[in-house]
Amino acid sequence: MSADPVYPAGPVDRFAPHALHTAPGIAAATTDLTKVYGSGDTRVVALDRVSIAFREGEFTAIMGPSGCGKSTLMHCAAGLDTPSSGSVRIGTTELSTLGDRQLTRLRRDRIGFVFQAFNLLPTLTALENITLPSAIAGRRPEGQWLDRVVSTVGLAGRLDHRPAQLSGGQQQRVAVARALVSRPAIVFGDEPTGNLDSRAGAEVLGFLRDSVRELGQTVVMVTHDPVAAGYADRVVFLSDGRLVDEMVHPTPDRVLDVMRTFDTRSRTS
Ligand SMILES: Nc1ncnc2c1ncn2[C@@H]1O[C@H](COP(=O)(O)OP(=O)(O)OP(=O)(O)O)[C@@H](O)[C@H]1O
Repeated sequence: MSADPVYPAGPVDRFAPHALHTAPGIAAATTDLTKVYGSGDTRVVALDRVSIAFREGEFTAIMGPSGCGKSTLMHCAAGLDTPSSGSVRIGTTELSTLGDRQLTRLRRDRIGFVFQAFNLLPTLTALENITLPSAIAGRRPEGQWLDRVVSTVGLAGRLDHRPAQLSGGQQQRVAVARALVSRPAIVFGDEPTGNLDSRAGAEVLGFLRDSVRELGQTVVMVTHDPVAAGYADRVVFLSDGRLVDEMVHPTPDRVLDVMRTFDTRSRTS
């Protein structure tokens, strides 16, 4: 781990959250984010005071054992779920200050989503699927940007194909292009390669990587797959709702080593 003024070496829990969250160049951040589901016997602390920042133009993977809170963190950070306490910012906007309509608008305009299921509309072409969210928002995507996104995705020859005429990897690349076209502040992916074989997964991950390197996109991805995490600039590890470790410039082997320590911990606890 390299020393860094924004992400000092060492466990993420040691970060000074307030200093972090006012730092320039932060696309999204949480401070002491806590999420509790249920009550009494069914009470589950899914997130326990999680403070983390996602830097602009950085690709972050979130990993950890099943049930450790990865999806909950992503859903709260993306404004899809409400924290029990603590705060979430997208850029400088504190989400708890927004009403429902403002939050919906923020999600539409500033956040992109890519899910495990491609969620494309079968009757529309690839291009129509990519531009649909802008059309719904009453905007026409800026032509040069659309061209750039489409060429980065490598779909230029297939824009008039319908989803059924595309491979799984191509469909997911359409979904990624759709997430990018409104130039969101941040793109969240929840297991975006979970439904793909390793070759198609590599295509989609390569494209996400390119969107970070060539378009300056900020990407946060939940994954179980150390190979997928190897495409990220850094990996943060959750365990029992807490951030317990991070790795910059990850490789699949090093990620796997950390994941093995979680297996050992769960067997000995
Ligand atoms: N709507 C809910 N109601 C009650 N408990 C929930 C709810 N959503 C999640 N949980 C619980 O919160 C904890 C964290 O869940 P979460 O889905 O965030 O984990 P995860 O790390 O994404 O898991 P996985 O890797 O299996 O998808 C789990 O114990 C889960 O059972």
